[in-house]
Amino acid sequence: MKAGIVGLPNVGKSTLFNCLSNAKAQSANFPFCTIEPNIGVVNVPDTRLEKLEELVNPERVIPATVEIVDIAGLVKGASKGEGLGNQFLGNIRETDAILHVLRCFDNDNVVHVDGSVDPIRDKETIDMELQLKDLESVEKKLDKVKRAAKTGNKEAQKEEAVLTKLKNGLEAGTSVRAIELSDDERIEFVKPMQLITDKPVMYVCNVDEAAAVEGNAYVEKVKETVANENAEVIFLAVGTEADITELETYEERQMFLEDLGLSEPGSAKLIRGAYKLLDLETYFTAGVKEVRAWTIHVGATAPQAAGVIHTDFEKGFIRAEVISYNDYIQYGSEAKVKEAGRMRVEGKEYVVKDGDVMHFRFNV
Ligand SMILES: Nc1ncnc2c1ncn2[C@@H]1O[C@H](COP(=O)(O)OP(=O)(O)OP(=O)(O)O)[C@@H](O)[C@H]1O
Ligand SMILES: [Mg+2]
Repeated sequence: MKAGIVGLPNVGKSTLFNCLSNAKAQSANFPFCTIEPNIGVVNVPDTRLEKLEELVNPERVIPATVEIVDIAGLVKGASKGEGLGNQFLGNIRETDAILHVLRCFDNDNVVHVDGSVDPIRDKETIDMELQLKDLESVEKKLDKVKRAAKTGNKEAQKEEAVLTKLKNGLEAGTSVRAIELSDDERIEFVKPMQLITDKPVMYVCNVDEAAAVEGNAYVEKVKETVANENAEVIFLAVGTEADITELETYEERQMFLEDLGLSEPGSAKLIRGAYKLLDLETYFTAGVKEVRAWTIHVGATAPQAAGVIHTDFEKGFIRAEVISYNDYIQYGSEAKVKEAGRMRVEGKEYVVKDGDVMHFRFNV
């Protein structure tokens, strides 16, 4: 599961990537600095892991991770191949969620490809290219399906109707995620197409240092504009945070953040947002050797969660012993939770809850 960073050239995508990941991407003040995508594995900050660490005192702690991809900037005409557009759009198609970076700072020294700062116009430019790319895929499919529908194939006729709705919506400038369709239509026909504008999106407003805490007028404009998109908007002083990341010690970084008026880096909020956007959640294992966060899809059952550790755990699953995170913290240890009768034994049907502390019983 990975989230891709998209936006116009030179808006701060690679700088953002560098705030998040230890893999250093080249960032510089000219458009199309990035050509090949940069891929980074990013730890998901989670204070629950720190609390469990305090209680269990393990040899090591392993956080959950999420993959972030820094993609080349898109320009107007990308869907027609402008600025290596097709290649870049291909990179975006391979991701599961989109972090859309919008330039929300004034600075005459940083070039804007369209000559002025206007995040709403920029957003529309990017959306339009992504929609045009999807339209191309939909039209191709529609051609095929129409032929099958003519022969009287009922399934093809249903699909034709859905594809026609997609085509009309995209032509009117609506992203696939916002086109009105039933759940069944989405699951059966739309999801398998992996369209770019069907992926969940979060808007990341790149602001300057002065707006790090409160945001600014650009951010407000963005929030207003996307209010009915059911998408999250966050703002982040990307340039400043990249400078903070460069500092050697935790104390230095913390001091810099406090000076700015922040209790944690905005990048932490962003990573947690990306994790949610990907529809992921966490369960824990907590032993003296290792306290660890494991990543599952929302709605995963106990055997599926066990399968994340090892496929044998899933195949030979017998039962799970589960402690709610809050119980673990309240009673302070596994033994005390057991004493209090708060440990549950769950079977194959159990849907894991975010924060569960689990043990699996299995045979191989
Ligand atoms: N909030 C900010 N304030 C001022 N300058 C910034 C800010 N964010 C990024 N920059 C600067 O903008 C320039 C472009 O940044 P970056 O290389 O990250 O852009 P990009 O979106 O990755 O571009 P490309 O699409 O060309 O790869 C860099 O010089 C960076 O330092
Ligand atoms: Mg870049």
